[in-house]
Amino acid sequence: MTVPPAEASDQTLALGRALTRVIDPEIRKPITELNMIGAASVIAISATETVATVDLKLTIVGCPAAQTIERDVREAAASVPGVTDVVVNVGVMTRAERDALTEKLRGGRARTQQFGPESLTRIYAITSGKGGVGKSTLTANLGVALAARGLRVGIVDADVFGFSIPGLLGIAGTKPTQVNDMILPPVAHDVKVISIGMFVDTTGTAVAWRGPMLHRTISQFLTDVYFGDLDILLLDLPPGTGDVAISIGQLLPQAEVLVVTTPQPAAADVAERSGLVARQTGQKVIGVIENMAGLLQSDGTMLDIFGRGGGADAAARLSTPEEQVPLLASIPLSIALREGGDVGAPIVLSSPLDPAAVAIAGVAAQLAVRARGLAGRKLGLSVT
Ligand SMILES: Nc1ncnc2c1ncn2[C@@H]1O[C@H](COP(=O)(O)OP(=O)(O)OP(=O)(O)O)[C@@H](O)[C@H]1O
Repeated sequence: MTVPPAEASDQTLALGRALTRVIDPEIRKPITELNMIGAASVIAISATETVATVDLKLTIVGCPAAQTIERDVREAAASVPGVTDVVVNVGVMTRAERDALTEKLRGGRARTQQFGPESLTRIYAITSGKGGVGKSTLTANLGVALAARGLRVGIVDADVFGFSIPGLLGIAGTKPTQVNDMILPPVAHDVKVISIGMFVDTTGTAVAWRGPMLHRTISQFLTDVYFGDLDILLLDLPPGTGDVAISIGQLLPQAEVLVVTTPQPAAADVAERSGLVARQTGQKVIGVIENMAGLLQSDGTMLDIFGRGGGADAAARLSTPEEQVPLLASIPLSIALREGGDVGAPIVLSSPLDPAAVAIAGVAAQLAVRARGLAGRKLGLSVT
């Protein structure tokens, strides 16, 4: 923001302070820190009228957050005591200003992978052997539950064949804002989300990518998408394939793996194999989540539609003498969970007392307090 001259009125100074409270909804920093405010002043034009004038510079033309930012700027300006009118002149940053912004957001670092060895972000790859076991539904709800606990959370939806995270979080069709070569991920329920679905056309064309293309896309997501400092990054990956496990092993050696399965023995077999593939590529399997466990009946009994025991079985088989793999939760079948997914309203927020929501929140509570995996991290030790 242009610094007001020393003789600026108290009201102009108050306007400057009020504007520091306006947060860019995508970048999640005060717009004043992002140099999105040009001149800002308060002038009394008559005995009864005092006008606050603010020059607002958006990152790009048609930025989706524009309306929200303009509204918040108006509200902030109107909150200054004595102001009767607000004028907001909306413009767009110059190329040089955008360059300065992306440079600032990257903290002066070159355009490199932001989850490198120095990163403190805990990364969990959610995998399953089979499709349709609820991996995406759990990822979306887990992300929201972790954000509701005050953690800074991002989700990368790299499930090429079944990208569904935007729909599950109620932002289907939302495209990310691009500032130069930096992509700003849309935010849903306090979670920063980037999905392959945001980059394919809307004709519903099936995506059939081979490993190298998928590798490049995940790599680009990790480099070009501005997540800022995250506590936790969740990766929703396509079911099963070794290609993706290898890519994640190379790009994010510190990622840890959560395996999702249903209680069915056949699903647990495949889940175990996907966990073993991840382990072969050097990742640590930190737990199994059993989904679609029994359906609660009106008489209080459970109907085990998909059998029982698959989660505990997969966890036991993935455990080694050195590394115990716990069953983190058994999440019941839940009509509310399915319906919430259909309308983009995660049940951990909309129906937190639903037994499935309680079970997912339980997994979030366990993940929230885990330390970051050490794999791939420089420990600063030297051999003398
Ligand atoms: N516990 C549950 N109770 C009821 N329905 C569920 C439950 N978990 C998931 N579902 C439903 O099952 C279907 C599949 O879930 P989802 O898309 O999350 O699976 P997925 O493993 O990500 O599939 P894919 O990998 O093929 O994309 C969805 O319709 C979802 O609403």
